[in-house]
Amino acid sequence: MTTTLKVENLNYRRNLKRILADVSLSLTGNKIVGLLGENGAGKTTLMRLIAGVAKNAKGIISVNDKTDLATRKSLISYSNPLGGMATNKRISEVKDFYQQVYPDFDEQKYNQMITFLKLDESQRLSALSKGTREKLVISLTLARQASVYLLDEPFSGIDSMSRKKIINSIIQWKPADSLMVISDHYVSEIAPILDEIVVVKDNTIVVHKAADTIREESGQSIEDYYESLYGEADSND
Ligand SMILES: Nc1ncnc2c1ncn2[C@@H]1O[C@H](COP(=O)(O)OP(=O)(O)OP(=O)(O)O)[C@@H](O)[C@H]1O
Repeated sequence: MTTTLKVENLNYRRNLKRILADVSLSLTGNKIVGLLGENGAGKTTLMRLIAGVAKNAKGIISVNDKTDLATRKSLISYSNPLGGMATNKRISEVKDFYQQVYPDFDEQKYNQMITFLKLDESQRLSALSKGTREKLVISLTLARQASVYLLDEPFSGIDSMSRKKIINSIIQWKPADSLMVISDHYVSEIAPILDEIVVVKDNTIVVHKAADTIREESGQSIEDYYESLYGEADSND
């Protein structure tokens, strides 16, 4: 089944501050989508709302036309940063927890990923470096056989060699027909695997285009095009 993720007129405030305003987005098919935007633009908030981790927004969020939270959560694998996990837990125990909670958890795939990423299952969370922790989050998130993957800055603490290795492998790990949304500040590194680009700016989505369309229409790389969105704004100030 072709996956469809729809966000319709999403509005979200926290402590009287407007964080997302009239956000609408429709993503369909077997794609990898880059969610770009400067610090504080609202990328994490948008992913948390779609994943159902953050609540109380106005608007409609649906996956395959299903809007109820339980169904959405069962269809979406979100790179939750393990905040609720006790730090004395070993990687193997975190894996056990995921396996119990998510019926779609594929242990074989998880094992392949932790071998590829050289994770030691006996290590406790408290002993993990930032990058190793992120590798664990990527493994846990992609081990689920979900319809939608939301990866929020998955590579920020990971060394550049491992980052390239992961980015080059992500297409193999992504199940056919699933949608993957990746937010990242290393635009040039992820650009080669992106099918579409979504840019969040000034509390809303200002661009949603196919990566190839951007390259053809603007004659620019994705990174240069993205940076030009900010350059133009500055010159208008
Ligand atoms: N709990 C909160 N209470 C109040 N404001 C919040 C809260 N969480 C986020 N914000 C604000 O919402 C805005 C969007 O934050 P968000 O973390 O979604 O941005 P982001 O695009 O993911 O940024 P980054 O690239 O730095 O991760 C920011 O201005 C932030 O200060």
